[in-house]
Amino acid sequence: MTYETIKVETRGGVGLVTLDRPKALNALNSTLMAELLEALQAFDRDAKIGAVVITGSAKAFAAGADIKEMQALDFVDAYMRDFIGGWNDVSTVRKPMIAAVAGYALGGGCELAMMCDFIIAADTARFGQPEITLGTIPGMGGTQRLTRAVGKAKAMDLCLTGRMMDAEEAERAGLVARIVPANELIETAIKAAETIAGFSQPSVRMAKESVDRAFELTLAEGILFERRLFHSLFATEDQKEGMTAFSEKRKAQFKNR
Ligand SMILES: CC(C)(O)CC(=O)SCCNC(=O)CCNC(=O)[C@H](O)C(C)(C)COP(=O)(O)OP(=O)(O)OC[C@H]1O[C@@H](n2cnc3c(N)ncnc32)[C@H](O)[C@@H]1OP(=O)(O)O
Repeated sequence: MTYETIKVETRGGVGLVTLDRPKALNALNSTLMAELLEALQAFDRDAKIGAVVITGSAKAFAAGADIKEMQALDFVDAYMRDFIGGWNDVSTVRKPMIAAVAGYALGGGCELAMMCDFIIAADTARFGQPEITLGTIPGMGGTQRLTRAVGKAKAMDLCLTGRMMDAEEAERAGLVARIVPANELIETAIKAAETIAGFSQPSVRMAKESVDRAFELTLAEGILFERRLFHSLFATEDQKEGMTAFSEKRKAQFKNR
């Protein structure tokens, strides 16, 4: 499959999507988002793929939604066709997704990175929600996911002033899982994805589902949800294999069963 605005590759059990609209700093337009969703959903269906990495260029992961595509939109049109509503489907991908971010991750770019399960940032990364400077607000989950990631004070600061934060500030704030030198970004993200892809896939899925529930449920409900998933994994062959391999001091051979 060839795409106009993204590049799609596989590296062993890892799916790699590279956003590729360099002239517009990977601004997210409807073509790019449709292609990205198609590629992610294909990886989600592919049993050989255990995890996915989304990345951009050295200059920009993505500089936001395409302002030129949006500027003439009116309210009725945006509302009636639920403009960008479908873009949230990125967050419904069941396999783990890592955002490998170098350069600008602004507006929708920051929001796309936050739809992934975690972010590995190059030391060149800059995050922000500058929509306020355009006379609007984040529309792809920025006010919600950013607030959950970094807390109210910093989310308000970023959304109300439109300022950018660098990779170190983003890591300190809890938005970013790790920072690496820019020239090691892709390999580090792929290595992390390979590690995930090498584990038992039912337990990987359940770990992701359980962490995600922490944002939706009360603590008591979340702990019960986690424990029930934990109980269910005793029904898998991979749990027997994992614990037997530990006792026998060898590497587990998971079959995803
Ligand atoms: C999803 C929602 C609902 O939350 C909404 C949004 O995401 S709104 C968009 C939020 N993003 C921004 O406001 C960032 C806009 N871009 C910039 O501020 C700057 O481009 C920069 C600081 C990221 C980089 O600046 P610089 O190095 O000076 O490069 P430029 O010359 O500005 O840009 C190069 C080229 O890319 C085009 N570009 C950049 N960002 C966008 C964008 N978001 N949409 C459309 N096009 C974008 C820019 O116009 C330049 O192209 P040309 O005009 O030279 O053809």
